[in-house]
Amino acid sequence: MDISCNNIEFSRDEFTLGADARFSEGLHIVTGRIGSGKSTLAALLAGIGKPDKGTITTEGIGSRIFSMQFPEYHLTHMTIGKEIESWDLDLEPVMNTAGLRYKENRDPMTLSRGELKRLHLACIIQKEYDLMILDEPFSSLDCIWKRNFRDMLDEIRGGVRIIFTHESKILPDYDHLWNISDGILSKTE
Ligand SMILES: Nc1ncnc2c1ncn2[C@@H]1O[C@H](COP(=O)(O)OP(=O)(O)OP(=O)(O)O)[C@@H](O)[C@H]1O
Repeated sequence: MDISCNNIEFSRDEFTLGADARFSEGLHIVTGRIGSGKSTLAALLAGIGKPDKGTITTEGIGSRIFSMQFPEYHLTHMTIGKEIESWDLDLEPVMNTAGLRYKENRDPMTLSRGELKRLHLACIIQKEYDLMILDEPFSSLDCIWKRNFRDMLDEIRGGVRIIFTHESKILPDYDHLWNISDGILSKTE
C-alpha cells in the first residue's frame, strides 16, 4: 500500500513545488515553513488538481480521507448531529471524543474554529482509511487538545498516514519525517 509522487512539478505564479517520493504504510510527517508548499502537496496527493509534470500513483489504496486545514470546508449539514450521521457514525462516541456532548442540535457554524476542528478530527478518528492525509490537524487547537489528538493519532495502525504540519513540539510517533524547503520535498529521517 503506497502513494508516490513520480518526479512531480507544480507551479503557481512564482512558486514551484518539486517532489519525488514514495509514502509507504505508516505515519509520515511533512514539515516546512509557512508558505513552503505543504497544503499544495497535500491537495495534489489527495487528487485535487494535477501536477504540471510527473504523476501521482497509488498502489493498494481503497478508502481515503483528505482533511483540509480549515474544518468549515468539510461541513455539509445544518446541525452537529446530522453532520456526524453524514459520516455514518454514531453520535455519542464522536461527541464524547470531540468534547461536544449534548450539542447535537447546534449549527456547526456556531462552534468556535477549535471546537469545529475537534468535531472534524473526532469523525476521522472513528473511521479507518487506507490513505489519510491531514493538513495541519493541530491548528486552532489549544495545548491540551493538541496532545489529546496527538495521542489518538498515535493509536492508529495500518494504512498510509501523512500529516502536514508546521508544529514541531507536538508530533505523534512517526515512521518517516519529510521537509519541504525551497520548493523541494526531501526525506530527513
Ligand atoms: N491560489 C494560489 N495562487 C497563487 N499562489 C498560491 C495559491 N495558493 C497558494 N499559493 C502560494 O503557494 C505557496 C505554497 O502555499 P501553501 O498553502 O501550499 O503553503 P503551506 O506550506 O501550506 O503554508 P501554511 O504553513 O501557511 O499553511 C505560497 O507561496 C502561497 O502563497
